[in-house]
Amino acid sequence: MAQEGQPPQQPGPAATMAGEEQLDLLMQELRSKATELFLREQWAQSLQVYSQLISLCQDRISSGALLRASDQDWLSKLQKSLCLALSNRAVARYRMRDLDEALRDCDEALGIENAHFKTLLCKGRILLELSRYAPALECFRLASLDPQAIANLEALSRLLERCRKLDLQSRTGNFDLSDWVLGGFRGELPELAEFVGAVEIKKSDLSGRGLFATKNIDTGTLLVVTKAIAIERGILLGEELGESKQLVMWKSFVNRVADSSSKCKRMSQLIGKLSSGEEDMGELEVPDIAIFRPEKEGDVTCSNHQETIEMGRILTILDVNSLVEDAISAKVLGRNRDYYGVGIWLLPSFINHSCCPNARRLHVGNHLIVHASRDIKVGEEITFPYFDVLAPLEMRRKMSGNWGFRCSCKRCKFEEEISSKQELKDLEIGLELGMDLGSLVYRLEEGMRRWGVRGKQKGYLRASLWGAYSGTYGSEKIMRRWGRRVPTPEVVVESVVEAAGGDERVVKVGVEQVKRSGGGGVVEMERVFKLGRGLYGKVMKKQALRALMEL
Ligand SMILES: C[S@@+](CC[C@H](N)C(=O)[O-])C[C@H]1O[C@@H](n2cnc3c(N)ncnc32)[C@H](O)[C@@H]1O
Repeated sequence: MAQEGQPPQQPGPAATMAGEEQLDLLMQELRSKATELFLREQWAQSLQVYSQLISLCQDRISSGALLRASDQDWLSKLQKSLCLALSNRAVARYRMRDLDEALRDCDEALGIENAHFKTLLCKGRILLELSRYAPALECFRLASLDPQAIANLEALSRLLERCRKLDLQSRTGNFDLSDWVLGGFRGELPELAEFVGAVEIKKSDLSGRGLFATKNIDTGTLLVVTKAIAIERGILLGEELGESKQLVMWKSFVNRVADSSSKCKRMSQLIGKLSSGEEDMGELEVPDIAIFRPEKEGDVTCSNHQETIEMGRILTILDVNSLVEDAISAKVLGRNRDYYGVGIWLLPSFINHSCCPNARRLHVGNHLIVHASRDIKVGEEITFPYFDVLAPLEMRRKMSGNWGFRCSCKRCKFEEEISSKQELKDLEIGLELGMDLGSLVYRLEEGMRRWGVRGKQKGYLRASLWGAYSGTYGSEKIMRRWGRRVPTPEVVVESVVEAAGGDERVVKVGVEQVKRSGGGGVVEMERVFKLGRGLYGKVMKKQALRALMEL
């Protein structure tokens, strides 16, 4: 026992040796237990045992640094064990989707052995999942230099190839879904990189913040491609069952978002930037677009960030920002089209609604692709429709009410002013009551002439009474009677697309017209392809556009 006032005595060399042997044994036991759990893919349990092993290694290394600094062999053996344990714990954490912590373990392991093969593979995979393609590529490149790479050559070259492709996509925006579309969406979903095009976040006249074009953008150009933070899908059968199932799905969706935000600091910081609808819209912080770029790593500076977002706030954020995949204004491509799916995507959450939108969204797997649905001028706000905009003002008011806001777009403002015209109200009522569609179109066109409605505004009103136009053009009988007194389908399709962006129902009328006229000349076909690009984006080549448009 140490005498009072005297320093504790160091154990003698024999006692130290015995203690060390015991610790060696304990380490061996922990290692084999952890390995067994790891091989059985019991990730949570193996993580626990690896953590004990790691602490023990670290304690021994730090105390050993004092006791046996000269024994390099002993030290390097311990460091090797530590590196391997960290590397395996990283894999367990990666499998448990705890990517932040897994990455930390990889970095610590690589701090000990900077070219540790298994760790480089694990780190590369994590970075790939975080859409950080260039550093992932570097990990796989370094791993491919290791002698162990020979046994894994095929897998490694596939990973290298994937990273190269995704890195190029994310830098250039060169995406091409044509082969997949032409193959009837068969086989695996195409792998897509995250991409941020010529856009920035600014204060919006519509509400709070919005996304804006930083240069002139032509129809079909990609604006944003991004992976969902969380998505929940299910098949809904029957209304009753559907509603309760929807509730179960919603709960699971909320839990997924809460889980992502609790496991990744950057994710929670980014989610924290979304509106919960409870703030003063004018006071909302305008984040720099750079923080949403895939190559952005680490922390996001944030003035009022709390480490974890409380459940109540997550719920309100989801209420405002989540999107349903198969909304009438979106298009689901490929295998998830039979499902009801709800998800949340970060950057698209800054896109406001407009009843005269200029962008559209496509869903491919868990990715959301936003492209220009018509030509956009530099500085113009990017908007997509949250609900069906081929409807009269009153109906749109109800739909935006369901979303919890009153739409303040140009088209709504214009239609509010002009809706004092009793004649227009009568036409809207007439459409609901099944009035003769040809006469309805004729009377609206006449009215617009008398009221002095011109240019885009004509497109607004035509979009509002689209039901009458499509019914007229779709009926030979009505066309025989009214055909000479109403504008041609080409004129109306063009003006509605110009005013309300690409929409499948409108474009279909245009395509049918071309088919009826026997295929159309070069100019006409170019016009149709432009409509197609507005609908499906430049991610499709002409052949694929033809297939989608049934041309
Ligand atoms: C997904 S957020 C869009 C981004 C939001 N402006 C922001 O600053 O975070 C949806 C919310 O934006 C507002 N909003 C979107 N489009 C609008 C519009 N056309 N008119 C008025 N408010 C709109 C509504 O409050 C809506 O609930």
